[in-house]
Amino acid sequence: MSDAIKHECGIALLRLKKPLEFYKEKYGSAFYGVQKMYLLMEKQHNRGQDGAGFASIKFDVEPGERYISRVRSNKAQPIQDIFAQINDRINEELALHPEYNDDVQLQKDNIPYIGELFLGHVRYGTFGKNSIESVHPFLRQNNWMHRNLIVAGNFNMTNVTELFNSLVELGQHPKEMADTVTVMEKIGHFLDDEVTDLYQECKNNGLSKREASPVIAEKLNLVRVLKRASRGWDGGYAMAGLLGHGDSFVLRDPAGIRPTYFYEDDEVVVVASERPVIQTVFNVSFEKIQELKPGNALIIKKNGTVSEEEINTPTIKKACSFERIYFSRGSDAEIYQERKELGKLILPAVLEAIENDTDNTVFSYIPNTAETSFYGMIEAANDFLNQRKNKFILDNRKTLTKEKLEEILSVKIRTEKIAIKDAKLRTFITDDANRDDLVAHVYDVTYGVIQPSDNLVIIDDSIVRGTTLKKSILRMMDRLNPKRIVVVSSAPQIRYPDCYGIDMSTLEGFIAFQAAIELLKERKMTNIIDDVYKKCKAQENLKDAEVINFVKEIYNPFTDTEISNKIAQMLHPEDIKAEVKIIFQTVDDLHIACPKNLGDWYFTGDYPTAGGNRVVNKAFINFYEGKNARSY
Ligand SMILES: O=P(O)(O)OC[C@H]1O[C@H](OP(=O)(O)OP(=O)(O)O)[C@H](O)[C@@H]1O
Repeated sequence: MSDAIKHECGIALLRLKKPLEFYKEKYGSAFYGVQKMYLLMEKQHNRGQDGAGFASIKFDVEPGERYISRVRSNKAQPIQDIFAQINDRINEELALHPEYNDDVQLQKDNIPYIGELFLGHVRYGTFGKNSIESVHPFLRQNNWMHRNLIVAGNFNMTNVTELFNSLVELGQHPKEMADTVTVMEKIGHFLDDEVTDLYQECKNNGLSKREASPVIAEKLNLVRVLKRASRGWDGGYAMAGLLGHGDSFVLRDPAGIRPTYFYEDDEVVVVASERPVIQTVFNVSFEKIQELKPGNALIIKKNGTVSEEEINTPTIKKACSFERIYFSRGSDAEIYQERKELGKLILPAVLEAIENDTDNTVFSYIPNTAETSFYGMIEAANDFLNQRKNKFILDNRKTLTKEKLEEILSVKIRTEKIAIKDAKLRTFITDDANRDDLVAHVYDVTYGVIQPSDNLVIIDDSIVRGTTLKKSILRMMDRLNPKRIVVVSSAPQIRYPDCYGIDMSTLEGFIAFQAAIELLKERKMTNIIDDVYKKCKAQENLKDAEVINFVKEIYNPFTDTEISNKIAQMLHPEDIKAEVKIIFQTVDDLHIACPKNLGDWYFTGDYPTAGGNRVVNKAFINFYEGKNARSY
């Protein structure tokens, strides 16, 4: 849908708090950290399948010895690829030097990737530039240990141009405008400043350069660095960084848009984008894992002290609800219940669409994410059926025979596995160039379970562009000859671009937007399109905080149902025989189901940062002027 690198990704940071000998003694290997990193990243492959990167730092090495290692891959199965490279290298060293085998110090001195501090990243890149240079972690190298900076983030800034210009104003000459580089240079600039100030202080106190180094490491104030660096950031982010001497941090945006979870005990500190990842990899319970508060940073000093510090004043929390609907794994205890609830809450609309005829309806789902909401929908359907049975039994209790009772109780909600997904890939996060082809071939269908008199209800987690339906699902379902196909989206209609890390950047990509425009044309209301354009144009040069989202006016004349019906019509391939209905979740019910993640800008147009309104404004101008360009 877009043409630049995005970072809707997963991060993993691990700090080993004990000497490496401890892990060798307790867990049998000083490579414990590397092994845990593999699991932390593999368990987040749902967050990115186009690239993966890993960096490690060894503490307290002698000058002249390497202490930072990094490996990145953009190959197919990038996580496996980087760990194959790491393991090959380790095994090679061990084979060449059998004396390393039981000697942790020799291992640490001579083998790369072994260390005390690790950072991992999985990413999905979109159209075009899935080059190795865009794979995190990024490195800013320096001969001063404290000034080495490694960053990886799950983020998107809406104001990269502005941030870039501020670097230029600081006298810098950045080599590119990519947002990761810009953000890293921002942190790097204030890190340099901090190190210089501390060195000056040491010098004034009569310390030599060499004596100053450990003092700088101890005193380095990451809170100050992060406060100064992130002052102008407008976006959603979970930004993780390592400094060469061993400090590390993870900073979350003030609205808590992007997720960050952490866990600490006396052996490790670990941070990941998803909670169950930490639960599984370190075998810890739900309650022991904390969510990093919006606007805060987790600071892990080299000396092992860990603190959560406020960096930016939190705004109203608007954690991304799309994480709950689709992006995160459904194994999180809360997300699992939330997805089920989404399925339950939409059942009344489904019953209406099938005229309560559950006997002649087969319920199913589009794999994989929607499976959980399907369970919720079926629980609610069973409740509905039980009520019907109860009523019949009570109404007829005087005349009911054993046979009739058995007949009534034998009626069930019919569920089948209709759509089968052949590849274990997520099509949504596959780059644009390959997506259409993948969508068209990834699904298969089960024959022989649908009767021509049946309704087929099929739930998906979201309908964004409608490609999955149009290019694949509807035609396949129609081959089964149902009377009617009811497609259910557990998410509301996606109407506005995301600019905080989920790659949905152009308005015309959304089937809901296309439907609204179609309706305006049909009803001879295209003046609204022109008016919105004029209003958008007029505020092009306003400050972000002054910009209003006028694109809402495109949708205002229509009810949700009118737009849903139009979508059904537009996605209906001509050669399909069945009647097609499409039902979307309401925003109110979404909030009931996912009460902690109220970020809903892609559904409502209510952006949690000022930059969001600028982005939607720009997206509409691009649409109107026919420019296939990004809006941020
Ligand atoms: O309307 P569209 O633009 O086609 O996008 C929506 C589809 O993309 C996702 O599937 P994906 O294959 O990424 O993942 P899943 O197997 O986890 O459901 C999602 O589950 C929808 O099926």
